[in-house]
Amino acid sequence: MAMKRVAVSAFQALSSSSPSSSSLTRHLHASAGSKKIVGVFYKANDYAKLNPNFVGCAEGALGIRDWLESQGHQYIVTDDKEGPGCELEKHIHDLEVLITTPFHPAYVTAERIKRAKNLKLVLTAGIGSDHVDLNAAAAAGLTVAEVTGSNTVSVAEDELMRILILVRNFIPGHHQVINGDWNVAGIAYRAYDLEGKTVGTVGAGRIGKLLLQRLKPFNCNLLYHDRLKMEPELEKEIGAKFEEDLDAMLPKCDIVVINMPLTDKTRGMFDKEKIAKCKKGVLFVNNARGAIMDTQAVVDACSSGHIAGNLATHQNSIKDQ
Ligand SMILES: NC(=O)C1=CN([C@@H]2O[C@H](COP(=O)(O)OP(=O)(O)OC[C@H]3O[C@@H](n4cnc5c(N)ncnc54)[C@H](O)[C@@H]3O)[C@@H](O)[C@H]2O)C=CC1
Repeated sequence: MAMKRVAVSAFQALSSSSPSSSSLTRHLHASAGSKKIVGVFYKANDYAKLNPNFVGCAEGALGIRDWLESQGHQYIVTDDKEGPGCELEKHIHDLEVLITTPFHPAYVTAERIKRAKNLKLVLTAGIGSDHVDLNAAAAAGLTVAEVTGSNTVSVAEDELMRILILVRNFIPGHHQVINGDWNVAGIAYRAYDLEGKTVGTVGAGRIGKLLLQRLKPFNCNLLYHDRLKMEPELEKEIGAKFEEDLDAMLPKCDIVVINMPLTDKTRGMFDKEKIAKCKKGVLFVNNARGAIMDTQAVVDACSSGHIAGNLATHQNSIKDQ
């Protein structure tokens, strides 16, 4: 339900913004009355029936259909978003608002923006707008918005879980149990305690900070690299040390966690050279976007053992990974 609340409030805030707020923006109030809103979400099929609060799918439609329709808007929801004959394409010429998620993104390319003459707002029901050509959107005066903070706790918890899974060498042990094997040495030779390990997050915004807070009781050495240094009191409370120079932080880390957005600057940032600066046997957790890491460089480093473990979120479609 948190997602439903944030989506509604984000839409309300944006749709009531003053037409004079920016001369560049294609204003939501430029035409009176009903707006055509298209939502693109993945299909959940039978899973949609299992939980009425599971609204982030096409069937749940973010739980905002009744509210939008009561306000006089037209709300079309589909999962069909690729190819010239897809459902999304049928509405590109006259949609005014497009809502989508990073898990099943409707790609908003320069070419689509050109054809979407009425489009004013591209809303991500989640965090990260790398599925939008931001330069083209800015040039067209579109508002691109995301629901900041909507799932930060989920991601921080997930990252903590992945760190423990890698450090404790959990997955091979799990497979042994499933296969009915019992080979303690095969797991123990590289299962460690998190205590005393050095964990560095690349990006310490909302998610990065929550992760650092959750790691504190594990008595790790906590480092962070970001464009911005935290306020001294917060840094002290979290117990993390700022590393201005990423290349200086990487060789100190047993575990590197990626918590920054995918942008032109960060795409492919972890290439062969960057990974080579890490300790041999480093563990990587990347819950941000797969494309921040150079896939081939990761594969090579995993094969050589330079990276001992890599758990990445593949939330975008294959095209982004
Ligand atoms: N796996 C998942 O389900 C989710 C993944 N995400 C990803 O996590 C990212 C971070 O989310 P939040 O923490 O909420 O965002 P945020 O905006 O609060 O924090 C991002 C941080 O990255 C820093 N940063 C940006 N570019 C940088 C650079 N080149 N070098 C160093 N630091 C840089 C910023 O200064 C900021 O502190 C999102 O952009 C999204 O891609 C977010 C939510 C869910």
